[in-house]
Amino acid sequence: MMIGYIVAASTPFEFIATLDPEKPISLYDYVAVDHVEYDPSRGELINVRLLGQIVKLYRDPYSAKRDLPLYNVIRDVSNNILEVQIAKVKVLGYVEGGELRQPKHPPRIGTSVYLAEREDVEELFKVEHGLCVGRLTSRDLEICLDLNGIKRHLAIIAATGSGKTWFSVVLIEELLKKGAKIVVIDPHGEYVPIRDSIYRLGPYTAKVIKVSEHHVGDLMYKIGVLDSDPEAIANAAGVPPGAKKIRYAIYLAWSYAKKVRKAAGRPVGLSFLRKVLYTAMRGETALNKLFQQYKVEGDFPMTDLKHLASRDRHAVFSALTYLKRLQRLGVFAPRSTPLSKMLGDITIINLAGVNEEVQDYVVSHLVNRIFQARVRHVRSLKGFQLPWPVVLFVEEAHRFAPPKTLRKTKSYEALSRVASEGRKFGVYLVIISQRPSKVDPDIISQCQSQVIMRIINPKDQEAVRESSELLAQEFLENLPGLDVGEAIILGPIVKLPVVIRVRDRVLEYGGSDIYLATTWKVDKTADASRLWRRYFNSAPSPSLILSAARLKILRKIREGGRVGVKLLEDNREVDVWFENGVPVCSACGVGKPCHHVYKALEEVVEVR
Ligand SMILES: Nc1ncnc2c1ncn2[C@@H]1O[C@H](COP(=O)(O)OP(=O)(O)OP(=O)(O)O)[C@@H](O)[C@H]1O
Repeated sequence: MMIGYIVAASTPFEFIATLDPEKPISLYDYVAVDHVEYDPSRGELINVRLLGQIVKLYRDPYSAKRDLPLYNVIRDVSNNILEVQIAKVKVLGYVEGGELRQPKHPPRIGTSVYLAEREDVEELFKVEHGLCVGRLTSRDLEICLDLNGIKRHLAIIAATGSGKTWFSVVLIEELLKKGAKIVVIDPHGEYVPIRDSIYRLGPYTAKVIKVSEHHVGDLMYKIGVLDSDPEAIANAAGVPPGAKKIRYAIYLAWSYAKKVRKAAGRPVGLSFLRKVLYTAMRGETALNKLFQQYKVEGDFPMTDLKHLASRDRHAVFSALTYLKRLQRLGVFAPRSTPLSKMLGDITIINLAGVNEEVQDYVVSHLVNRIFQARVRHVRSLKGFQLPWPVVLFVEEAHRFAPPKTLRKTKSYEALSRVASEGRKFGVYLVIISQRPSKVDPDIISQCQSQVIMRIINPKDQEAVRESSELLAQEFLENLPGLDVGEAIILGPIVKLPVVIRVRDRVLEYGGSDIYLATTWKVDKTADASRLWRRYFNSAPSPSLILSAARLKILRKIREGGRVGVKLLEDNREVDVWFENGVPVCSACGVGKPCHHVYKALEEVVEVR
């Protein structure tokens, strides 16, 4: 379809076109122009079809355009004499021999501009092993990302509530379908519901590893006390950086424990460290007795511990208290949890419930172990090897990899090593953050592919601009105008910068917005009970209401004229339909007063 003409500023990279104001043309849509290009290999001029993308689109009053070249052409296009539609078009290139080539000559002024054919656009984005994450915003065409682009790391950046987690979950689905092994660093436990909905995607294994005993998880993440260092233990316990004597006490107890392990050959945990400090508090005789029990070589650290306990009992006592608190968390143990036990097709590290120091420590410990296990595999070294590459999703990356100048974290070291060397060893990063300006610029710039969603904060826009050479100024200007769920994708993961609407997901996650209208309508019980009575002529029993509370509502469903509710009970879905005054439960049958029906009634009660 012909939509206009090139009218100004034509270069091999971009041009200005006037488009028919009657035609509903979308920003980011693709256009084509006929063009003559010199082919040096053939030594002749060839006719090609040049493709471009509309990166800026606006309307002006016709009268304001008298100074534009080709005023008459504009008049031709603008049947509606009152206004003109002007587009800035970025030249993408022409396809020759299956490859996209850049023109060396500007297309001619006055050339007709067409809306690109569907096949031309499809050709632009054709990939093998595609990760199909959404459709173009400008037309109904599925867009698949190049799986191999993941090798050069990816950053997902967006203001809060713009759809980062949604996109990440869609990407996880696509990667799982390709057989990827995924580890998600999840500071708030947002990804935990993936485990219970994974069956919808296929026979994949999902494991949740928790760090706090009070949170959801299949297994606790444990760090061997002697696999870490005393400074890290003190940090994790919350000892203030300036509390030198308390830190020294922990250091001495840890050093002694290390010697004991060497001498006795058995693992020791925090209890042992506490035992050493407690004995030191009881006095020299008790300490001597302990030392005799475990015969270790050399005077260090016994003599130092004796001195400290006699001079600074208070420091030793405080160290004991800190270690007791740390022990309650349950993260430090005699032995680290083996990687082999933790990893499934997707492993979610649920960091909810512990302070930032512990989170930082766990992340650095885990990332280092994954990286080392891959190095061992690639180089055939001794020790635990990971036989397959891993994609590491890091949510809230600004917590773990802030700029070095701002704050030092342990996980920064681990992540920056993966960013620079991960590609060689098959550990690929997906960095997710709503504050790109608070993520170390070196790490962000190592993420050669980027998914950028709505960003409003100018500082963050600037950080995105600095880290992404590929992001054209026009795209940058349009960032605040993106809708929730829309994303600009650039880098090796996609042949050309593209703007998509992210597709629906199958897996659940826990960060969905809270719908205040429903959430504040806290007491649905009364309304649901009223409806229940109408169906069954009696009140619902408390045990039935409790059983219903365990069920999860997936969504309302409609079919023909009837309404229903899809529920999740453990791992199975149950549908409840309401028709002809009778509830029908797919699990319990027609007209049965079951807890599924009660839960469904709670959902269908109208908000008043
Ligand atoms: N592709 C999409 N299609 C439909 N709705 C979407 C899409 N992406 C996001 N949303 C809506 O936006 C809400 C917020 O999305 P999401 O939880 O992914 O945001 P976020 O950027 O991760 O926010 P936060 O930083 O607070 O975690 C979702 O609950 C959903 O309602």
